[in-house]
Amino acid sequence: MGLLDGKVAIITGGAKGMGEFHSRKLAEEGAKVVIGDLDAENGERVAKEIGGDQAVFAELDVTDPDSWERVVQEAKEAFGTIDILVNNAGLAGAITGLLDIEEDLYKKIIDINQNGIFYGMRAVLPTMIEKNEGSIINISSLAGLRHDITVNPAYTASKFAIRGLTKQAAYEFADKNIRVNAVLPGAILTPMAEATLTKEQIDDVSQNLLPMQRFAQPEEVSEVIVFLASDKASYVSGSDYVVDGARATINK
Ligand SMILES: NC(=O)C1=CN([C@@H]2O[C@H](COP(=O)(O)OP(=O)(O)OC[C@H]3O[C@@H](n4cnc5c(N)ncnc54)[C@H](O)[C@@H]3O)[C@@H](O)[C@H]2O)C=CC1
Ligand SMILES: CC(=O)C(C)=O
Repeated sequence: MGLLDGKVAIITGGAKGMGEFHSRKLAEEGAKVVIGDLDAENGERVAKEIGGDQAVFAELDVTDPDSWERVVQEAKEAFGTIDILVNNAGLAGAITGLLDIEEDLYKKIIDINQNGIFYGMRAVLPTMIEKNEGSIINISSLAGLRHDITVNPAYTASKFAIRGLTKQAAYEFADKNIRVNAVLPGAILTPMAEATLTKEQIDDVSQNLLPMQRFAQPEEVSEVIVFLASDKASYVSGSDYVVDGARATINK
């Protein structure tokens, strides 16, 4: 018996990084998973490795409402319904200050990280409202809780906004038995972290900023996603789940 037997989940950004691990872990717990991502090559690979009857890849651009409609349709055709949405796709961009960030990059990060979650919730909510059940998990960041020196202003703004959108949706749909929570990871070793920081910076951050003196492995976040997606979290909604190895206890 898995914690998610009989449930159907869409995981955005599921082709690599944390999303890949969330997809694998949700499937391990019995969910049928729809891996939504721009990256078809890795998405198809992950779906194939999970196994044809339990996972499908669906090409998704989270910034495009039409793309969302197609993915919702594909999920229903493949598995009949949608119970869980993990809004995980994100873009970090280089570390810059307020005066340095290119306006186009600022808008792109907001579009993917913040607007993508808005479009995603709007796409799946009608199905969840109809069945009077659902769990939505929006991936924010420790950078959505307080300033973080390893990111840029667009990333910070988008990750704060995700927590606001989460609380709005949690309140609005609580009486429809739809739970909406935010997860705020700290430093997690994924392609995003490796694209933003050099090996030396990763070592330096580990030693000087992280109380556990290490980045987390993506699976350590997946465990929290499984809990929030499952019926074990039946009274948990509108919350921020910080998964940061105690980093937020210090202000640096
Ligand atoms: N790695 C870290 O230390 C932390 C990451 N996060 C958040 O966790 C989430 C996952 O991060 P990582 O796995 O590190 O990132 P990643 O860069 O390793 O993977 C992101 C995935 O999202 C996909 N994606 C990007 N834009 C997309 C779009 N428009 N439509 C569909 N898919 C798109 C990419 O193709 C990729 O598969 C992100 O929201 C990120 O902001 C939060 C805190 C810390
Ligand atoms: C990339 C990211 O979200 C952090 C906090 O490092």
